Amino acid sequence: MVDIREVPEAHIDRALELAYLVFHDRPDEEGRERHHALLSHCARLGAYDGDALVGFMAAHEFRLSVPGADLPCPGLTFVSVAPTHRRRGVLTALMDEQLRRTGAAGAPIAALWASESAIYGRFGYGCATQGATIEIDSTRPLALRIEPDPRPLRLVDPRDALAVIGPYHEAARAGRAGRPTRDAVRWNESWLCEQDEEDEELGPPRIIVIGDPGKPIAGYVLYRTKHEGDGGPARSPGLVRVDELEADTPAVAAALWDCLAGLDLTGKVRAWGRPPDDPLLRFAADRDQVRVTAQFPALWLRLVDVRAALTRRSWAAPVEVVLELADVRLPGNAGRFRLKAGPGGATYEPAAAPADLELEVRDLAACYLGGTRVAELAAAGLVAERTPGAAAALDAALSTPLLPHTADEF
Ligand SMILES: CC(=O)SCCNC(=O)CCNC(=O)[C@H](O)C(C)(C)COP(=O)(O)OP(=O)(O)OC[C@H]1O[C@@H](n2cnc3c(N)ncnc32)[C@H](O)[C@@H]1OP(=O)(O)O
Repeated sequence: MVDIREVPEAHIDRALELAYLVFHDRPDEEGRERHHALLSHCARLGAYDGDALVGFMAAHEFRLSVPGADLPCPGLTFVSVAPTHRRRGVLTALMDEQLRRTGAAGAPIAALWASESAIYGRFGYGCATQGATIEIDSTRPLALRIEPDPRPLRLVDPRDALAVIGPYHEAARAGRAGRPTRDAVRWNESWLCEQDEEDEELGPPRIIVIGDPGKPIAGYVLYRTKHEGDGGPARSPGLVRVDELEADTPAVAAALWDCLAGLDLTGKVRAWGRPPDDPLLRFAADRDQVRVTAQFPALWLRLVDVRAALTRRSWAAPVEVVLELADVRLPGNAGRFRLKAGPGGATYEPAAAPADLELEVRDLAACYLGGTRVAELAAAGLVAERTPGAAAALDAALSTPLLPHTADEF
């Protein structure tokens, strides 16, 4: 029987060894130091078999943008169970303790990125945001249907970048749900790190901002480049990998994409984690030149305290529905509740009336940020619609002008 308890600072190296074992990873010294610094800033839970650490889980102390609010939201990461102890309930024990602690700390939601989609639904997590990989064929100029913003572009030294783009990013989080806070450790550990963790051929981070001198910036892009091919021909088809692009307006975004597509000695721009409704996909004049090459599950969300989660977000339209909610891991959330919500706020109270909609907590989580439609889940047989029109009414209330989006893979 394993014992679940906090992992002290002194055991972080052991936790990292376990993580490298299960993720088949072998980072260099610098990578280890970065991971060590990261974990020392996280809450840490371990599963101990006697003295041996056989299971581990860390949690960032994030806040997450949700419609109309910003909620405390632990971000689970480094989930690892030793091969000698797999499929014996170690993860389940860690998750139960994590959910208990999240609730006790007053965080209404929790989030993670899943290594495999099959793992977390059983713990009440639903996939709440999707990422899209967009590729631009930049062997020719980017064809646009709108005029790019003419303001000047400026390169920023990565060492100064946090001061310039950090506040912009923090303000932009409210523009879409699903975006976690990013502290200096997170910025430096991945986004601004000299060496990309996944692809050692990529160069250092490059940051270009746009805006009039002396005025606040109107947007930025963070990207890395690499040579592709054998490097023989004078103009090799190099790759521009875009990690983040934020803009005040479509014209600003157009200027930044245009700049990326125009980088000399490159032939392709690949933005790996864009929102599926990226304006680029609309203002590109030639959709054969700008293509979505992949779509993938991004942020998985858990409604730990359903009442708090529902009453603390904003609502786009009035709705009154009785929900019959199933939650096997947190029975306090289970039962029949009347949700009365609208632009003025929401209440969520136990109800005796028959349910309009019956659903599992993981499916409510998938819909919570407005990225999945309840009607779609009803059509798939996952939500039972007992009152015709109830799913559409709830969707109208949950909807957001822009889709939720999470580029922070943690
Ligand atoms: C947020 C993140 O960090 S995501 C990273 C997750 N970690 C990894 O992928 C690293 C490699 N894998 C591991 O370390 C482990 O296999 C884990 C953490 C995925 C699972 O840990 P375990 O202790 O084996 O899980 P546990 O025994 O509690 O399983 C609970 C249930 O989930 C199922 N399950 C666990 N892992 C998986 C999986 N990868 N795919 C499908 N089902 C799974 C089990 O079969 C079990 O089902 P049951 O209740 O019907 O019997």
